Amino acid sequence: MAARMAFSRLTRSLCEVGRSRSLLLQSARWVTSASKTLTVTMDDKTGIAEMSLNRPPVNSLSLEFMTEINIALEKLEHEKFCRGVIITSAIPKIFSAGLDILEMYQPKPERLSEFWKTLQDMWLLLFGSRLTTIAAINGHSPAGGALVAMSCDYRIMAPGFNIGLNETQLGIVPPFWFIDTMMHTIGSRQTELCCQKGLMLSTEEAARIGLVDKVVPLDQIASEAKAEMQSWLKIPVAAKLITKQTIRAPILEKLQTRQEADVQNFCNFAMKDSVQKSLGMYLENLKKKQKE
Ligand SMILES: CCCCC/C=C\C/C=C\C=C\CC(=O)SCCNC(=O)CCNC(=O)[C@H](O)C(C)(C)COP(=O)(O)OP(=O)(O)OC[C@H]1O[C@@H](n2cnc3c(N)ncnc32)[C@H](O)[C@@H]1OP(=O)(O)O
Repeated sequence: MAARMAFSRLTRSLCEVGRSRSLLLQSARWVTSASKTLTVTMDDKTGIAEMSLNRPPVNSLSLEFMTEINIALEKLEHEKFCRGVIITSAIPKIFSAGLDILEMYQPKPERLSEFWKTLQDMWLLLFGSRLTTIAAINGHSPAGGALVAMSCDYRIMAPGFNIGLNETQLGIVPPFWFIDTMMHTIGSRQTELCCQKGLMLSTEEAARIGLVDKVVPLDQIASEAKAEMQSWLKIPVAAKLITKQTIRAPILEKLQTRQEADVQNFCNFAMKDSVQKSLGMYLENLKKKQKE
């Protein structure tokens, strides 16, 4: 329901030009929200915002972290001066490790469903955003991290990292809307290859199949993202947005019409003994890997 409301707000957003300006907006570059884990700045002159993820050690997406991201995304969505957002990471070598596996391992049922709803909302907000969205992928980006990147309009990635939907490697099934997002990005054959095998692709491999649009050295990723954004912002806004909505609406609607069922499916699936066992083993391996 919350996500449905969020979506209808998004589709109305083009008309929302009469809102008052945030009181925080006093200088050219301002901080719209800053916490330990998320910094969002906006350049008043260009209308370009930057959202920087900073949840050590690996920007894994917990319930609280995603809630924070969602609040920030909604805020930007409704800020009439904002035209685009660049999503990046403040953590060296990691864009996002995806969902926080600890949220899914031996969970409290109520929190688990809240966690999943919040993830759905994050995707609906990002994939359905009126803003031009660019992922500046400056580190590894597995699973939920790849979802965040794929939900953007454009992806720039630095060499030396991996990206992909690796769920099957964990013994879990990528949710249908993760798969839909990947199909939207790289087509169904490549998605099938990537998802069935749970492939984590190098930056160059990802670029070859269109999962990433541009490869640039790490030290140029921020400037390149801004330059790319400027070129997107030159396109007439209504034409660009209506085109985006035309292409993305059916994909968004598929989840919107099944949100509750998807939460239920996920919770039933995640609570299975076999899934819990796989997640436990996976977590153990992650920790072991650190000691080696
Ligand atoms: C039929 C109905 C079907 C319905 C749908 C059902 C199910 C779908 C369910 C789920 C979908 C899930 C999507 C996901 O996003 S799952 C998460 C997938 N992510 C990963 O597999 C990434 C795992 N991490 C890594 O590969 C590496 O950590 C990484 C490359 C990101 C970084 O490597 P690095 O060497 O720098 O760091 P590490 O030493 O490995 O890790 C440091 C520290 O962080 C912990 N950690 C890593 N990733 C996660 C994570 N995703 N969640 C929680 N914690 C994580 C790691 O354990 C270390 O912890 P500690 O030892 O320091 O305590």
